[in-house]
Amino acid sequence: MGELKGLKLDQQHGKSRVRVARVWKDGDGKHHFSEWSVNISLLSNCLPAYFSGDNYDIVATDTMKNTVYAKAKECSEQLSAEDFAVVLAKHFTSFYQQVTGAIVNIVEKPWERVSINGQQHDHGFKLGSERHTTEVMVDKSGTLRMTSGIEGLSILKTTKSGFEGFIRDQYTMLPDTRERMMATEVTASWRYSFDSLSSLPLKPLYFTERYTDVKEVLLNMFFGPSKEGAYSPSVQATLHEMAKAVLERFPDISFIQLRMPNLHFLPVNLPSKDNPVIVKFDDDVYLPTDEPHGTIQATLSHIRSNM
Ligand SMILES: O=c1[nH]c(=O)c2[nH]c(=O)[nH]c2[nH]1
Repeated sequence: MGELKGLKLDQQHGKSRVRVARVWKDGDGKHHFSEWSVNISLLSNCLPAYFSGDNYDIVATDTMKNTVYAKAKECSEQLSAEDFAVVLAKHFTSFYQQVTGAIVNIVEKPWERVSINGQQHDHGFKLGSERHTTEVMVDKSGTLRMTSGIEGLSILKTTKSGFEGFIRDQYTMLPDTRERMMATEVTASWRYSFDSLSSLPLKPLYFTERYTDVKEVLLNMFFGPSKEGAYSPSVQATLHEMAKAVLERFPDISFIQLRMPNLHFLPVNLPSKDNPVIVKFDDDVYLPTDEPHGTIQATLSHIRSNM
């Protein structure tokens, strides 16, 4: 933060959407692959650039972009998006005296290994749907804040969902129901409790595995067991069950936010001037919509005890 002539300046600068792909090759011919879009934002003492046009304290954003490629090259073992974000943030905060903090965001493109005739391919990948995200903040002293998440997880169940007993007034048209579709596109982000670089787990791909496990818990809670399912009385109740399960299962996650739009599938009824009606809705024909949609969002975290 800087001050000049009674005005306060808060600033950061960085490079956005630096796209990098990295291949790692095992000795036996198996390849591993990641594609990332990296955003870097540096908190740095470079006020003369703002106040007098003097750039001597500026890390050029072009240098930041090159650093992404240089560090990708240096990472000779496959690593998670989280660990790559840490590598970058650590570099910027330790290498430049001017840089007091770094925020690195990464969105990983969901490339998945293909299977051909039931066998995992050595070097073939196809694009999946939901994306793995992370944000890492590091300061010079090694204090860390790490959040990871999922974007674009589209899920739907054709039954075991209802909504009833809500407020009724002169504008309420929606009937109570215990039978409807439930569809959403989950955006999740969760905060890890590791608060310093030195407290991070050393196990390779720890955060990749966590991401997969969190996703699995979220899906299990949304759908329930494969035959019986699990009845949802509202998006709100299901969201809470999903968030609670993640906090209960993973002690290193201290906070989770879920955003779950309620994507409506409207019953189709086509009356006819004469009998019989053309289409009478029987939980079978729907009009899918995504506008307008309900917006349900909540965060769940552990209450810290002072004892
Ligand atoms: O699960 C739901 N939550 C709501 O808050 C809501 N509101 C609404 O019209 N339908 C639903 N469904």
